[in-house]
Amino acid sequence: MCLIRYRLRLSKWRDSKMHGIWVGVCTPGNEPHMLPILWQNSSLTHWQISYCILALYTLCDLQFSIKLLLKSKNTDHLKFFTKALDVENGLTVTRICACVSQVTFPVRVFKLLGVETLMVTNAAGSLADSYSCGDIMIICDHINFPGLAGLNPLNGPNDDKFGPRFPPMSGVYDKSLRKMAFDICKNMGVSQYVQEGVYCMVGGPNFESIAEARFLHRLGVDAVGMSTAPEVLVASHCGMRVFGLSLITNKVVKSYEDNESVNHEAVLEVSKMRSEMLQTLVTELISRMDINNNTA
Ligand SMILES: O=P(O)(O)O[C@@H]1C[C@H](O)[C@@H](CO)O1
Ligand code: HPA
Repeated sequence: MCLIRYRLRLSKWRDSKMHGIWVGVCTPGNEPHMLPILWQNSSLTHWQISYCILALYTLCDLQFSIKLLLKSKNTDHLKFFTKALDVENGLTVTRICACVSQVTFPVRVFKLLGVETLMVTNAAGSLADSYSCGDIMIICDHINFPGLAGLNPLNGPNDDKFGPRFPPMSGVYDKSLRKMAFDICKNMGVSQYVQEGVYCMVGGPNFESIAEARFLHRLGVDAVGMSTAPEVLVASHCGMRVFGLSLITNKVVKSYEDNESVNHEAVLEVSKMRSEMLQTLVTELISRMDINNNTA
């Protein structure tokens, strides 16, 4: 049954002129896996990648095991990718053992395959008072907290083939893609749910304490999560164009009077609730991009 769903989904993405997809998959035990599904239309030279990070795996409505997938789709590209990942980390990238060089490794593989645009999605908690649960925040900038503290995927010898030793981090989130996303949301009639703001990555896996939440709020953070910045950093370092969005799955508790507390189940629930909307937005965004020139 999973297999059928998977095939249906693939044809849906293919119709939308998408030529590569990288999804986060949760096995029934809820063990997260990052899994690439790739295919290429021979008439096109560029790959497009969507990268759905753990909590937003429902973007693609996929819940099946890696084994099942590998059996079902045996293209050369898929083999190449799984092999590449095997070497690096045995196919799985889990929150528990994730280190920044592991989670960003696939971004470099994408680059070597000719991928020019990276789209990242994540689930995040809001600090901005005007945001609501279920909002979509188009990311205009980020604060990479682990990076500021030295946990940076670019640590170690620099390979100049990918990018410079000291890369700039201004203007990383592509303006034209951001504008396009806003236009699409307007056409979809969902502008009221769309925000633009600053994402902050923290190390996790715990959610923030109230004091930490207040601290981040004062720094100008609109939404906080546990991913995205390292992948974006590596993509930007090697000259890829980046688009990112956060689904606001919860409001971060900032008051000692507040008895609410966040939990992962609630995060997944909101992700599910918004999966259709996100699918439409991402699909439309990809189909509007000029794939051959990779321009918006
Ligand atoms: O992987 P992302 O950043 O999308 O997911 C967030 C961070 C944690 O993995 C999880 C917490 O509920 O959601
Ligand atoms: N904090 C950190 N990461 C998150 C949150 C949060 O509130 N919600 C979803 N991912």
